[in-house]
Order: sequence, then C-alpha cells, then structure tokens
Amino acid sequence: LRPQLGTPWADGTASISQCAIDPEETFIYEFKVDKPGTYFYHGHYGMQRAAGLYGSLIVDVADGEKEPFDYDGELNLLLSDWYHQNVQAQMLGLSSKPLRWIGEPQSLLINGRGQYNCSLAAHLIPGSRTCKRRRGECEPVVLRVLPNKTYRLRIASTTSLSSLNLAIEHHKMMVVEADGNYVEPFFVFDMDIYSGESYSVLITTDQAPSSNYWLSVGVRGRLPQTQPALAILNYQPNSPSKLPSSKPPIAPTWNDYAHSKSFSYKILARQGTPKPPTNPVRQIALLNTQNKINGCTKWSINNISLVLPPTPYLGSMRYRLKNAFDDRKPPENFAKDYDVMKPPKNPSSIQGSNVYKLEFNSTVDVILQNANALSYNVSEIHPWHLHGHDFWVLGYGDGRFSKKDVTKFNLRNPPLRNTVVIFPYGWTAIRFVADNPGVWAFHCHIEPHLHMGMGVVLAEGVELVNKIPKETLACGMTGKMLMRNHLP
Ligand SMILES: O=C1O[C@H]([C@@H](O)CO)C(O)=C1O
Repeated sequence: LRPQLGTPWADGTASISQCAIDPEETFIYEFKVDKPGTYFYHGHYGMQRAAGLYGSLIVDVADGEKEPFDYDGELNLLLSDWYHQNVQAQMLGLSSKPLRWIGEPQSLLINGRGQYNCSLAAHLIPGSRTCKRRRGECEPVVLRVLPNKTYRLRIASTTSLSSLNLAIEHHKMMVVEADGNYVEPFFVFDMDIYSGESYSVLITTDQAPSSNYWLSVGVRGRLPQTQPALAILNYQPNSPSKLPSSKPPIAPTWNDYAHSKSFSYKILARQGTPKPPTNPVRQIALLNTQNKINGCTKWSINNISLVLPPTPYLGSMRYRLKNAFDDRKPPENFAKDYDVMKPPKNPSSIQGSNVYKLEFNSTVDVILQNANALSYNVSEIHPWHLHGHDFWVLGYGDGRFSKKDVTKFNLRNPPLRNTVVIFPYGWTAIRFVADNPGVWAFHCHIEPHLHMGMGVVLAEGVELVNKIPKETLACGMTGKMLMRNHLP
C-alpha cells in the first residue's frame, strides 16, 4: 500500500519530491518494486507527459508466486492522446489572459500509434497539399493471438486530457486488476479508463478463427472531436492486414454518465485484499472549482489554486528551511451554503501551496467534491491520483456530500486504487493511512488541469526521512544549503 516506501525522493514529482532534472543531466531512480501489477511512468514537470515522456512499467509476480488467475499470454496497451501543438505553446495558452484552451487532441494513441486523417491538415503543412507520412505509420497496432486461448490485456491510460472507453468486437472482458490491485472479477463488453488508471482484463479468443477483430478506443466525458484509436486482434494464422468484417465497436455516448458510473461501481476488492481501518481521525473535504485569478482561468481546491515552489517540499520540510513556501494551513472544508450545482457566485480565487500536514500513521478520509465549472450546466470528469499510497474507494454519490453519506460507505470490500474519478456534480470518498514518510502529490491527472492548479500536497512523517540524495536537492534553497555546507 506504500509505493516508494523509504525512497520518497524517487517519486519523480518536480518541486515536491525532487528538483527537476536539468537538460543533459542524468538522474537514476532507485526504488523497490514490491507489488506486481500494471503501471506506467512519466515525466512530472510542466506538461512533459503530453509531450510524450512516458512508458509502461510491468511488475511480474516474484519467482515462485502465482497470480490468482490463469492466462496463456499477455498483451500490453498504453493509451494516450496527442496534440499537434507543442506543449510549450499549450502551457502558454493555458496561462494566458484570457485562457486559450487546448481543445481536444488530434489523435488517440495505442502504444504511441494512432490514426489521423492527414488530408484534413494538408493546408497546415507549408508548401504541401499532400499528406507526408511514412509507410505503416498510421496502421493499427496488431495484437497477435491464437484461437481458443486466454490472454491478459494490460491497459493503462496516460492521456493528457481524454477519458477513454475501450471495447473489442465480440469479445467480453473479465476485469481482474485495477491500479496494481486485484479486483473481484466481473465481465464487461466495454470499459472506461481515466488518465492515471491501469487495468488488467482477461479475454478468451473464442470467436470465429477465420476473422480478425477490432479493438477500439474512444473518448468519454467530453464532446468527442477525435477519431477512435484502433488496434487489430489478429487471430493467427490470418494475415494482420485482413480487415475485420464488421465496423469497429462504438463507444457509448460521451455523456452517458450512468454507463460510466455502473462500470466504476462494479470495481470491488478481491477477497483477501486488506480492509480499511474503521475510525478515521480526520476528514478533509476538497471542493473542485474552476475559478478566475487576475483574469486567468484556474482550477482551485477549496478556493486555492496550486502553485509549486522553487525549492522541493521534501528538502525544505526535512531541513526545516524558513520561508521556502507559504505554509498557511489550507482549509479542511468549504462553505456550507456553496451550491455545487451552479457556477461559483464569486469566481475569484487565490494561489497557494495547498500543503496538508498529516499526523504520521493516522487514518484520513478525503471527500472529493465536484461542482459546476464557470459556465452554467458544465461539470467535468476529474480523475484524482494520489502518490505514495493506495487508498480505499469508500463510495460515490451525486450532488453535494452530506454527513449522513458516511453511513453508506463500503467498508466490506472497497477496492484499493491510486486513481479515482469524480463524476460531474458528484462526490467520491476515499480513505488511506498516512504511513509513508514523505511529501506526496494528490492531483487531477488531466495534465492541463494540474497545470491550472488542480492539486494539493500531502506531507507525513517527513522527520523520519533520512539520506535524501543530494542530486534531488540541488536547486532553490536546498541547493544553497548544500553549497554553504560544502564551501570552505
Ligand atoms: O479547464 C478547462 O477549460 C476549458 C473550458 O472550461 C474553458 O474554455 C475546458 O473544457 C476545461 O476542461
């Protein structure tokens, strides 16, 4: 339950757990991979993930151990989205007054590959009306399988913006893993995947062996303007270029949230998963709102929009440096009369460092409360990702969270995860134990939203952290501290 236990400086979050790695520098991440599962890694500075800095990280079970399910082979799908505009220009637009929103991505990608109708963009390519692309570049990813076998599909999403839905023509999927935790198996014909999440599903290749089949990934939660990404489930020995006889499966309507909720609600812990402690000592409610600061559009948590300091928290807190960040205690709650169904009455907000100090080893509940954005009748999906911990998902609800909703929490088999979604106008309740010494980001995994301030920082047991590698401290005030200590 404690990723990066004992190595909080190897978590990779610039300004939180370490200094950003400068151009041409090398930084070696050393940490213990103590839990088998489907994961991925990515840059956590600016919007480098959207620029393509990511990859899969699959942890196998230790020698002599067994997964609680059987399969004959495995396939790995890392899903992402792709913009033609470079991320510096995207970030500039997002920080501009007025906001220049990035819009929808031009493609969805499966293992870095996607489809794009280049002729649509011909007018954008100087001096050319033709579409220049290398042969094969836009071909669907081929997933080679044998008939009548069971395959484990590992699926993760590192999208910048898009929420996704995945389906395979004629093949039902048995969901068995979520974010590196085994779940009680259940069958679906399509599944939602939010940025930051990972799953394993088992499929059986029991369809007519003379055909190939489409796997399709489409957009959810935002009006789709991006064509689905396609892969081909290629039954051997058919040629991979033998096109499936029917059309690719179509994602459910983008705003069919009942469909998305029914999928999320089905995810429950597999028997034998650790259960949550019953008595939280603290409940923090985090209201997610879209706001304005000096004419710029931001996202705020309890009316504070996250900005990160030049000196990473892990170092400045461990060495008790003064004035390294604004350490005012952020609010634990939001106004009783705040109407989550309407745009904010007073949209103006402030910036801050949003550091929640947690008592070491204490059990904490967080209620993530969604609300209306700046425009009427708009509330978006936000997948929240917690570093340094798995948490139990205790429940979801529509509208504003009320005290009596606590009685409906699932304490029997809540799933353990590290990413969970808040649905439009809804709330999601999670519980975790603050038992991992370090400073941890907790944020919306939609990269432009994090860039616009949608996150908080959790600090626990920082005094217990020892031997922070100097390479993680060589910037800001900890950089100065290192120089003072080493100059004659
Ligand atoms: O953060 C966002 O900004 C835009 C829109 O709200 C303002 O243009 C959008 O769709 C977001 O998700």
